[in-house]
Amino acid sequence: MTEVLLDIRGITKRFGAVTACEEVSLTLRRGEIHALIGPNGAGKSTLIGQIAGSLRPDAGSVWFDGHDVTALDTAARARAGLARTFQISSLAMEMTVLQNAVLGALGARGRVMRFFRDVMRDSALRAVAREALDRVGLWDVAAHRVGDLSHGQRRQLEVAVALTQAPKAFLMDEPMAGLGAEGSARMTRFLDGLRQHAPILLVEHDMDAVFALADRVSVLVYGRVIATGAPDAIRRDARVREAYLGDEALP
Ligand SMILES: Nc1ncnc2c1ncn2[C@@H]1O[C@H](COP(=O)(O)OP(=O)(O)OP(=O)(O)O)[C@@H](O)[C@H]1O
Repeated sequence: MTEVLLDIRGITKRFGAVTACEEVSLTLRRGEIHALIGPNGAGKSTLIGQIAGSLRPDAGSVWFDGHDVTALDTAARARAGLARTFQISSLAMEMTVLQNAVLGALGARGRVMRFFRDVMRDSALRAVAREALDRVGLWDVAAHRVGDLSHGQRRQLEVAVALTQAPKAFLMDEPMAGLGAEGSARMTRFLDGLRQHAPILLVEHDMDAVFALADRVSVLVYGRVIATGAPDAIRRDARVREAYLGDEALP
C-alpha cells in the first residue's frame, strides 16, 4: 500500500487567455489533511474541479489509488472512492437524517428498489447509515427532518452521506463557510478525527482552521503552487506572506 493516495501531476487548465492552473502538482497522503489555500481567483476551485472530474485538464493527469483517473467522470471517481463534499448540498431537506443516510448507502451500492419503504426497512442499508451517523455524532437526531437541523449539523450530515459510500479520500470545498466561530470550532474537531478514516484535501479560507488542522499546506497564486510544506514553514515563507499582502491574513 503506497503512502500517496492522490497524485496530481502537472495539471494545466486555460479559460481563453486566462491560465487558471499552470502545471500544478501535489499529493494527498494517507492519514493527512492537506490544505490548499490562495487568494481569490488563484485557481483553487478550478483545481478541485479537475480532481473531482467536473473539469477536464488541458494537460497533466490525476492518479488516484494507483490508477490514472484523468479520463473518468465525477460519478466514476466517486465510485472509486473520491468523495467531494460541500460544493453543492445534495441533502433532501424534507426527509429525515436517517432517510438521507440510507439513500446515500443505497446509491453507493447501485441498487434499485421500487418502494421507498422497502429501502428504509433494509437492515444492511440501515446498519451502514447508522454507523456513518454515529461517526459524525448525528445518531441522536436521526429522526429529525434535515430542514430542522443547524447549518453545522447539515454539513456533518453531508459527510455522513459521503461516509456511507466508503470513501478513500475527501475533497472538501470550504467546510467552514457560514458556520460562525462555535460551528467552525466543532467542525475543526470533527475533521481532525476524520483524517484517520480518510485523508482530506481541504480548500478553506478560514486560516485559523487551516493552520489548526493541516499536516501540509499548499499555496496557489495565479494558478501556480508557490509553496508546499508544514504549516510553520508556510507561515514563515516570504513569498507566501507577500501573496497575502503582508501578515494580516496568516495567523
Ligand atoms: N468557467 C470559467 N470561464 C472563464 N474563466 C474562469 C472560469 N472558471 C474560473 N475562471 C477564471 O480562472 C481563474 C481561477 O478561478 P477559480 O475560481 O478557480 O479561483 P479560486 O481560487 O477558486 O477563487 P475563490 O477563492 O474566489 O473561489 C480566475 O481568473 C477565474 O476568473
